Amino acid sequence: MEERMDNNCFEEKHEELRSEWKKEEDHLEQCVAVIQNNINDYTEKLKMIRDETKELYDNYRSNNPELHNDLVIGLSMQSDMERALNKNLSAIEKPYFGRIDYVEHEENEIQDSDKKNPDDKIYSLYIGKNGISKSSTDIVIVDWRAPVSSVYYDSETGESSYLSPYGDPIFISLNLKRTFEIGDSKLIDYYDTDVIANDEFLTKYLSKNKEVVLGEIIATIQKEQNEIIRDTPWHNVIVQGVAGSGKTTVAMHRISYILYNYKEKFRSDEFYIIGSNKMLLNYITGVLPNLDVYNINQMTMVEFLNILLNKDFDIKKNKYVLKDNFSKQSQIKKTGNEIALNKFKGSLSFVKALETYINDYEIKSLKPDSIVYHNKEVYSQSEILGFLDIFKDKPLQEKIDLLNKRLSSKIRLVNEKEQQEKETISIELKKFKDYFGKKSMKINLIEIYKNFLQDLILNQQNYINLNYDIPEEQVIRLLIDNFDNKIIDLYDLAMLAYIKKRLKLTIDFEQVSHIIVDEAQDFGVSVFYVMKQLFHDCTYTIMGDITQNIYYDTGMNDWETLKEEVFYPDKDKFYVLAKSYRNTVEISNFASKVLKQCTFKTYDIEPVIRHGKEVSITKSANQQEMVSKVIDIISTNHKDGYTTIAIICRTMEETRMVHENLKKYIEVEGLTENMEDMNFTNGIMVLPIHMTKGLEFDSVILWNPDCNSYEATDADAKLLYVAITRALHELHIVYKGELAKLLS
Ligand SMILES: Nc1ncnc2c1ncn2[C@@H]1O[C@H](COP(=O)(O)OP(=O)(O)OP(=O)(O)O)[C@@H](O)[C@H]1O
Repeated sequence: MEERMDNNCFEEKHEELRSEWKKEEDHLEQCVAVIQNNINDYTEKLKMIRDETKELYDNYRSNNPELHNDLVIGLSMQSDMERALNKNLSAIEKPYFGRIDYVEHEENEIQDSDKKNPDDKIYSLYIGKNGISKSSTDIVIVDWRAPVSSVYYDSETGESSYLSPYGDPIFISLNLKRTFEIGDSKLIDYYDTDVIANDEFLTKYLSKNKEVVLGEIIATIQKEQNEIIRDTPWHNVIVQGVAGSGKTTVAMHRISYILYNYKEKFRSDEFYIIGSNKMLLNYITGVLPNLDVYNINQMTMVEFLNILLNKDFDIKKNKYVLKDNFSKQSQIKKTGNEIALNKFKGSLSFVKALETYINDYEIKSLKPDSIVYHNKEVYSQSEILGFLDIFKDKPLQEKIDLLNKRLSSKIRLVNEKEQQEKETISIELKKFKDYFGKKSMKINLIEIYKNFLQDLILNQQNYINLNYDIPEEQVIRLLIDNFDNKIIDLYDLAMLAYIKKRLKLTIDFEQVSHIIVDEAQDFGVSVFYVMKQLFHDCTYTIMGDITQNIYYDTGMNDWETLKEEVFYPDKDKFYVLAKSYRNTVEISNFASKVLKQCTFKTYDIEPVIRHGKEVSITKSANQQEMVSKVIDIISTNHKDGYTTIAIICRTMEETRMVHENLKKYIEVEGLTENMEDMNFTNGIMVLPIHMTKGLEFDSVILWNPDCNSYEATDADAKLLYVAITRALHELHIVYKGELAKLLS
């Protein structure tokens, strides 16, 4: 009897599931039909628009403004139509990945299931990578960036809320959260979850081999990542995330989110992505078209500063050489003075000292003393100083122009009161025209910078009294010598850009509304301070990991100064991402072991549970044996289906040597003269550590990390940490002699 009941229950349940499955299948079929219909419709319309614009183009005469307007409108319609078509084309195979069912209610009105109001409208929304509509009012699939989609990433079933497009909370009861697996427009599976993108679903996704462009993670965005993606662009966001925690990925999704939700406020060409090298930039921005983001500016910090300096300081023309920390010299021990200089350049003291010098320079140029005219004080010193204070953010040239204009009107007033003739007034005005300085001053950035450096030596007490950490004279002399010998670095460029901004009237600093800095720990706080001064109204998304600071002396080893003294601790947001999505548990544990031996503050890594092979460590008798071992590993990797493999070396010189040796036996990606110009590709790459930053490979072989190449120092630990955490599935260490202490 009991058995029969059980069977009945089972049958009922089974029937329920079958019917639910059928409903989902039908729904999917309807969505696919809508998308297919859109595709047909847009294809036809696009053909028409193309034909029309072609005709307009063929008849175009530059003297016909009307035709010109039509052509511009036609081209813009064409590109809108192309976008709409592409959106539908890319949606057809996997139209959506999630569904949420909810009812809205008033605040504090908990929805008791017994007291459900039958009139409450149940919303059932399907969420996809692309928002798809049947008509302008009939939305079939909601875009993942829409405010309501946040519920899918953030909430568990039950009471919840999300923010409306205007920032007001909307209270809901979430009844269902469903995740779909769809392929080739067919339903493969679905399951209802409380915590979306649970480890099983995520692990399935993570265990795949990776492409040579960063992937989008729309379907598996995690709650803590979602919070960062959807934070407003009105304040700055700083993220500390362990290697592989998705910092770069989150930054790219955040751009997509901001541009979608704040269309009226931001244009994509006002956004700048700043990264540490071009290979990384190409890799990370490869995902943007997939996220519906186009026309973003992307550049290295050096390129960015060069653009800002424009004609005022041209490295090539002036025959300066940009110092590279990772060339041959990196293996040669730096002197104490060199280390002290690097630390100073990256610190806030450097730029604050320059700021003091420029403030002083400004006062000396303007000479803001009281102005007496016709026995009357027409412009008092306190009035001038008050004026300067109001316009303190304007460049000196603009202050001069404004002060001259203000003085002119005061002189005119005195003369008019004295009822002077027009000609006399104009002669008097001429006398004071350039009182505070010329309309276009000649400003030589190099000269001012050099004078500042000399001043640091000659008037050290001025700066020390202000509590800046100014290094000893020989350290500043080293900086002056380098500059005189035309050897400069990123920090010199930043200071020159700062001088330009403070003194010159320029349009080079306009049209920057949001800056995204990836691998931010590689840059000293002085650079961020300069950027903040250059772009007052701009906000920042700053992604980094102090544990991966490979520019140990100049870069950031903690976030405190940046948070407290460059940005606004009360207004801005600081997030920590602790989960690593990239590495297997075995690789993550190995990386943690290295970090445990260091004295610096580390952030704990929580790997997503995905197991792989143990890290292999092989000692060889000599270099030839090492080469053979590497070839063996690669051959096994190939058999296992791994497509991206990196042999990571310490220096550029070692990289070239290993490359030469390997290419005799296997096909390795070619090395270009300037490694910066290389592209991240499928296959086998030999790279120095600093070029692998931000990248990831199916398998990594760490080349000869012996005790001569890596000392047991914090700086070397950070380098090894970067190298180790590049590996997605397998990590191999091949060495001869004695293994570095940090690894043993
Ligand atoms: N929510 C997620 N779902 C699926 N994959 C994810 C998720 N978050 C991150 N990943 C994957 O983890 C890997 C690491 O991401 P990413 O490169 O953005 O990390 P990172 O923090 O910038 O790393 P690093 O500090 O080493 O540069 C990528 O392959 C990315 O696709």
